[in-house]
Amino acid sequence: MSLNIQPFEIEAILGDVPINREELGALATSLGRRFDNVLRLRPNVPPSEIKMSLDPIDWYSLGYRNVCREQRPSKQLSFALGDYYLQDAGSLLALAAAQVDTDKSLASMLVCDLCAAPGGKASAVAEVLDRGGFLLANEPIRSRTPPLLHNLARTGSDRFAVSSLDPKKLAQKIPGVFDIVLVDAPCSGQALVGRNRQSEAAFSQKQIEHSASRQRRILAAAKMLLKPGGRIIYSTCTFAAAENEEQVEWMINSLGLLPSPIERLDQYAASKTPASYRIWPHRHACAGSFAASLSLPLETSGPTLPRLRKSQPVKPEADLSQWYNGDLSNDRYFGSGVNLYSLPSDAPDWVENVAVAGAEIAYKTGKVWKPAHAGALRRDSPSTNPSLAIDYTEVDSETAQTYLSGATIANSDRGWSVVMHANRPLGWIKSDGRVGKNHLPTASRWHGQTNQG
Ligand SMILES: C[S@@+](CC[C@H](N)C(=O)[O-])C[C@H]1O[C@@H](n2cnc3c(N)ncnc32)[C@H](O)[C@@H]1O
Repeated sequence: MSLNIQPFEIEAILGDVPINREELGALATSLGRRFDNVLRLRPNVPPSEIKMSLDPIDWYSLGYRNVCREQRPSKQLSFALGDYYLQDAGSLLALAAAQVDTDKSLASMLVCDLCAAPGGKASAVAEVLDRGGFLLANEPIRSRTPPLLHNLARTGSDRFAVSSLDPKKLAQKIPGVFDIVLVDAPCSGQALVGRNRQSEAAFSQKQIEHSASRQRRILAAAKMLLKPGGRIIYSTCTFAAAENEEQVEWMINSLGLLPSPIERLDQYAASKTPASYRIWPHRHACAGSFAASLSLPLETSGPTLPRLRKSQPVKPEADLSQWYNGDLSNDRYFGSGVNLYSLPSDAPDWVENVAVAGAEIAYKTGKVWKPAHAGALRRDSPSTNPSLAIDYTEVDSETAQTYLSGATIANSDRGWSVVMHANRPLGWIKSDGRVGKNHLPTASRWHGQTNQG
């Protein structure tokens, strides 16, 4: 794709970010390139189990490039089985700044992804959370929550909920509660022009200023959501200094946040501001991104969580024990009457006050309750195999592919069971003793997956 962005226009938006003439030319040329997505492996999946030629990504230990172009990562069975997620290598920079792959203590933290859809970063966090940990994935644009829920369900976790609020409203409801707030901000998206996801207008001053002022509103709310000592991870997929380094300066000078540098990212340091990092398309073969890590001083006193009206415990209308094992009475439930979501018993008290959705366990069509797809994929912890459903049907790879296409499969059992391949869950079938009717949602079928982030 050829673009009409000239090196001098890029130089103007970079302000005093140091870059020489030669590099400017290389950057301008690479803006029109579409870089392949890379694999972000599920934490317990060794790269040797993935049948592709993989090269590690330097800045994120779970990131790998597929180096053989004949092998399409989105068409592999292991992708459908949830062994990896596909995203631009640049978006792994924010995950590296949050230390999602290396900081074991993150498993028990409270994390908010304030601008979460479609869930490229939120799903990485959900995959590492364990007892005591919880993720609130907020996406104010309600129509963007279905792909977010789809990608969170793929993780097999129930340690998340989705809210859909303006960041300021969310911060007024639950101030001072999070250890980490991810702000992967809406931006002018200059790095996405080569992917046809933004027009060249992304480089206009008007667009940059509009994005920058919205980002400051979101960042002010993000600060309110933090516990003292908690961290904001700010990221964008744009090059303009006004949306990157200048926002870091503003967070330090106007919000009183402290730079919280990440040593392993030293080689990507953006030289103008501390604890700020850049990945460039012409140097790092990806769309490009910016990430920064800042913390709220420990001695900060701000608004704290108000007394919340205790929500009435929801008693599931559906008899969950017909599909699921275990003592489900310990779980918490919430829902809309048509969708039933479950929460682990140790989820924070405020969740039901802000959430619109979560890990779906059952849903109603007409008057009939059915087990939800997310329930089929549920794992006790990120590193265990599924254990929630009562019945499983292990199938060979050919049958797994038939199932993924949305077709029925032969099955001599009766009732609901989860189709598995290589001990990993794919989704539900309902069998009549001869044929298993396919209950895989359209978005999870071989051709309809929503995995960009
Ligand atoms: C760069 S995308 C986030 C990508 C996501 N974090 C991921 O990794 O897949 C920015 C998101 O912010 C949302 N957004 C738009 N306006 C917002 C606002 N005022 N506050 C918070 N989020 C907003 C957009 O709808 C979009 O989904």
